[in-house]
Amino acid sequence: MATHEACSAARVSAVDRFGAASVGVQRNGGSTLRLQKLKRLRGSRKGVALEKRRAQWWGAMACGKDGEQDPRIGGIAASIRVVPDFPKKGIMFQDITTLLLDPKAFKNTVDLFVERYIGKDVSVVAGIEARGFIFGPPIALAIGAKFVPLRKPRKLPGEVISEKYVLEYGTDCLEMHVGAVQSGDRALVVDDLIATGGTLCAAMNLLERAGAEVIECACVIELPELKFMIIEFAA
Ligand SMILES: O=P(O)(O)OC[C@H]1O[C@H](OP(=O)(O)OP(=O)(O)O)[C@H](O)[C@@H]1O
Ligand SMILES: Nc1ncnc2[nH]cnc12
Repeated sequence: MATHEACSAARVSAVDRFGAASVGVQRNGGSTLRLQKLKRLRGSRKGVALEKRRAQWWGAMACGKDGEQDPRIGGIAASIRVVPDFPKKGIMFQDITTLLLDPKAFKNTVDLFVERYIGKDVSVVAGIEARGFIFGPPIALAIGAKFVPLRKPRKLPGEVISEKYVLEYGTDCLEMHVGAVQSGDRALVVDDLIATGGTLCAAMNLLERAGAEVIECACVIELPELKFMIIEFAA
């Protein structure tokens, strides 16, 4: 199992290696669903100023040719409840259970991802426990990919590989069954939310260690105010 330090370095290198993308509701006071691409970080990981690293990230609105935002986005954003001070003081918890109570918003969310990934030769959708297990399977079924659960420690019965990572409110670890993913698999990582990006990077590391190529990471919600945290780990 990776140490905390090794894990931080590994996840930075994972972001370094490819442009992870999320389609998400941006939760910085606005409610735009956007396509966010975490651009390849160029140059040395050490000694690069925080602002320079931040400038290397870019976001593109999930919009049509005419620049219009997808009309489904507002409804999806409105269906997500924000709970202050959960699970501890200072955290604005993005609660997707209210999205799940709204069949139209839930379907629109899945459809947006399916429209993006259908025909892209994705062979595996890897869902992150717990909320990636809600959005991942319907996307996998619709695009004809296998679904692989990335689970919290000691939940999987078979032989596993593990990656530790740092959270907004603690540390955690993801595990994947050995053999679930093969060399040559083209993987999409699915979760509900990206905050620091630590969870996604741990997922990417697991998949890449198993020989898969991670095509993109798809999340419903983006917390841009926390993005800098991963850059701090990178410095
Ligand atoms: O970008 P990050 O800072 O890594 O945070 C994002 C992760 O945090 C949440 O899960 P959480 O760890 O709370 O687990 P849960 O879904 O099992 O409650 C969320 O569902 C993401 O998986
Ligand atoms: N603010 C937040 N809301 C919901 N899930 C989270 N995971 C990490 N930060 C979160």
